[in-house]
Amino acid sequence: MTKTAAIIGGGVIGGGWAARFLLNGWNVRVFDPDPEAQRKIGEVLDNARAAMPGLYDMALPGEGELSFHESMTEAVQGADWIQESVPERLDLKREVYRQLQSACSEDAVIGSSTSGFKPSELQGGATRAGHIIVCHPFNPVYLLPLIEVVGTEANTPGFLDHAEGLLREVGLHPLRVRKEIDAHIADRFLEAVWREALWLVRDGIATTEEIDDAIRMGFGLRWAQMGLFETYRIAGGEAGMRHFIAQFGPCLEWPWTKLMDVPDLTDELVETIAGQSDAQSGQHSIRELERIRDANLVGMMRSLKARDWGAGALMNAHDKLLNATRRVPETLDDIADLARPVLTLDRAVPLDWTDYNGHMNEARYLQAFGDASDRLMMIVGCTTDYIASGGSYFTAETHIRHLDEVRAGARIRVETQVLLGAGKKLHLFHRMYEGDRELATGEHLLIHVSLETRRASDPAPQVAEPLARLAAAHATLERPKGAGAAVGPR
Ligand SMILES: NC(=O)C1=CN([C@@H]2O[C@H](COP(=O)(O)OP(=O)(O)OC[C@H]3O[C@@H](n4cnc5c(N)ncnc54)[C@H](O)[C@@H]3O)[C@@H](O)[C@H]2O)C=CC1
Ligand SMILES: C[N+](C)(C)CC(=O)CC(=O)[O-]
Repeated sequence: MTKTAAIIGGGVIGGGWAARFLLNGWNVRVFDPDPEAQRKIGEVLDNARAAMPGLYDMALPGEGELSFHESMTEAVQGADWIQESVPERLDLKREVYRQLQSACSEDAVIGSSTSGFKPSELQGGATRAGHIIVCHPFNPVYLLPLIEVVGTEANTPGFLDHAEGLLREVGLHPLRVRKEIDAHIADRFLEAVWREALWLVRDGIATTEEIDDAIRMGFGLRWAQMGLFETYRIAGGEAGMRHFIAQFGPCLEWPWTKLMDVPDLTDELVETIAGQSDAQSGQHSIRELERIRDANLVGMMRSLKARDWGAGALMNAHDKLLNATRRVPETLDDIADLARPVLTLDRAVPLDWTDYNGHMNEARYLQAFGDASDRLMMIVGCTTDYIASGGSYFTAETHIRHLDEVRAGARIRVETQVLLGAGKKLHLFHRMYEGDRELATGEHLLIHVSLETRRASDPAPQVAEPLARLAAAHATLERPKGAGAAVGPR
């Protein structure tokens, strides 16, 4: 049966919770006295619909039903989960629990999004204290999986397990906080970093942008994939965590931070930290951890690169710089000898193009050959301006032969021979190499189209003429081995 979530308070965080439940197939019932709440939640949902499905390889379930209610008591009717996300005021939150517990089902979970209140504070005065727990999310709730789950002795272990099971069903990662504490775990870090940043700004040491760069160009990237302890284990070199503490422990007493209340690094504390670090990560050698870290970082940075944002924008600027030294032509005039296959791609194989077999994944051959076709189109005049004017090529047929494997970091190039370039047809034969080693061939038939009618059409003279020149020069070349081959044993 479809589960139901009641969202009490539909602001920044409540809207994110609504999206998380709804896009995972739950029905969602919202109560928020703000007359703008429906519009705001609608806008959050639009963003979530655009972003969340892209996280997964499997399709999400169909969306549940979304409804808005005039009263809290109506909204919580039949709800399996009630998520309170009203402003961070203890009196308000307690009043909300008092009202909703008079109307909700007796076994409904009541999760609070509170950033800092302890569950015992929230439970004080409640009718059924054992049904209220902290479920602290991170913005945006529909993308970030962490939920800090905090209970008290009033909550039975079975109740916390049940709540965590429901959170997992909607793709969240519940982290059970062992003992209640103000601001749970993550917000204590955020507050410490935030306070230190405010000091740096106040003292004129750094601007907000410089502080943000100090995070996003450096340790922020590391934290996103390995956290603090695993990162520092590696930073200790082969001797790991113990060496890291021996080297950097004393710095904690130096004025490296405004927050100077430092715990004594007793042997017992060092043993506890090092022992827990062994239990957490000791199954991997430092070198293995380095490789895992690097693969994670590459994956993250490549996605930032695709978004041209932060460290990714930096990499794109560097790419442009590198491109200046590349040999790939942009126009026919850049080619010294037309009667040779044209260099259409010259690049490295990034780590995230490789797969479980430790070599470039088959899908990336098509990507590389697709990029090579794009470059050949550009060379003969089918440029972005030409495409904007309404003409382009669509690929109608593709045949890739995998001849040899290639690994991450290799420099690959594609040389392209035009087998036919006349009328609507553009028949290309790409050969991919690493050095002298032939890795693959790609044979592609492209058809010129009108982007207005979406039908085949003859190319305009600014494409037809250069293409005819290149095709005539390539007609003098030997027909490549494998051209026109069907799938089967070689
Ligand atoms: N904004 C953030 O980054 C995060 C906030 N939180 C926590 O989430 C909770 C909500 O914070 P935000 O969403 O940021 O605040 P917000 O101000 O964006 O939203 C609060 C919503 O509650 C509504 N509201 C006020 N009184 C209400 C009532 N009696 N019944 C129902 N709705 C009521 C308001 O109209 C508003 O739409 C807080 O406890 C906060 O600490 C948790 C994680 C991150
Ligand atoms: C600033 N904050 C304390 C409200 C932050 C959070 O609670 C979590 C987050 O999303 O950063």
